[in-house]
Amino acid sequence: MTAAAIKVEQLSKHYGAVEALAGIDFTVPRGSVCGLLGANGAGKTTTIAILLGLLTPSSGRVHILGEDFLAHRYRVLPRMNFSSPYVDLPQRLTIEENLDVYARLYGVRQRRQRLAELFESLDLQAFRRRAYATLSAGQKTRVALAKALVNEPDLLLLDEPTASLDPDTADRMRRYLKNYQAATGASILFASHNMAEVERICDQVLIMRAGRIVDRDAPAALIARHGRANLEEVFLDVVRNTGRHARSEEVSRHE
Ligand SMILES: Nc1ncnc2c1ncn2[C@@H]1O[C@H](COP(=O)(O)OP(=O)(O)OP(=O)(O)O)[C@@H](O)[C@H]1O
Repeated sequence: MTAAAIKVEQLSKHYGAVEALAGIDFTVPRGSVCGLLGANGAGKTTTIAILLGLLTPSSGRVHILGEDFLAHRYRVLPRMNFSSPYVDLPQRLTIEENLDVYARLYGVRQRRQRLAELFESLDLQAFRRRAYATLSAGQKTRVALAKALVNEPDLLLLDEPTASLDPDTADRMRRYLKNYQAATGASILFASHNMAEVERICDQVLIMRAGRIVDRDAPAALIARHGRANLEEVFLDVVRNTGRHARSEEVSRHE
């Protein structure tokens, strides 16, 4: 049996007195797209930072692509990549130089060809010789996505990948990601506040509240179970703990 892309068990993280993650469990099957939702401060960025090895959890187990990630992260990091609005690229380098540096770091073969593909598909041709610092927020987001795809990762972790994009560009980036996932069989976990986007491209959704996963399912199943018209309404019910299924799954599970 193929190991899951991500398997997290009893993961907790405290920042001093703040309990950011209270022992969460979840699995992202290989070849699937999983959305991580939650109000501000729910624990999404903390979860992604742990899955990237940027933060050490207080306790718990993490397996990524079949490896014990907390013990052997360097075995899988080359097969992963990410984009996050909290991580900037070197400002003075051009887009081409930036992507070339990352391609070398990941040991990408045929770098020129890979970069040319990314410039073309993410519509970055016009900016390739511009310094990163001179780009608009949305243009930087596209470069961050190109950087995240440079090594053709098996697992992609995306924190708000379309937050600063106009609707047309966001739609094109979503299509690109979905096509990439379908063509390569990669797995994607992404945090987003854009419910329509999550509804459209995710196979599974995890909804967090105050460091816990309080509901999870396929978007259509969540919408049906909550008797709502769309995921945004489900989200509001779940984070406010209102609506038809007000009790969280954590509560029900312990009864
Ligand atoms: N370095 C830190 N020191 C102390 N508390 C922190 C730190 N980083 C995060 N927290 C707290 O941990 C909790 C989870 O934060 P996290 O950034 O993971 O939330 P999030 O779901 O990504 O929120 P957002 O949607 O606002 O990005 C919050 O209560 C936050 O205030």
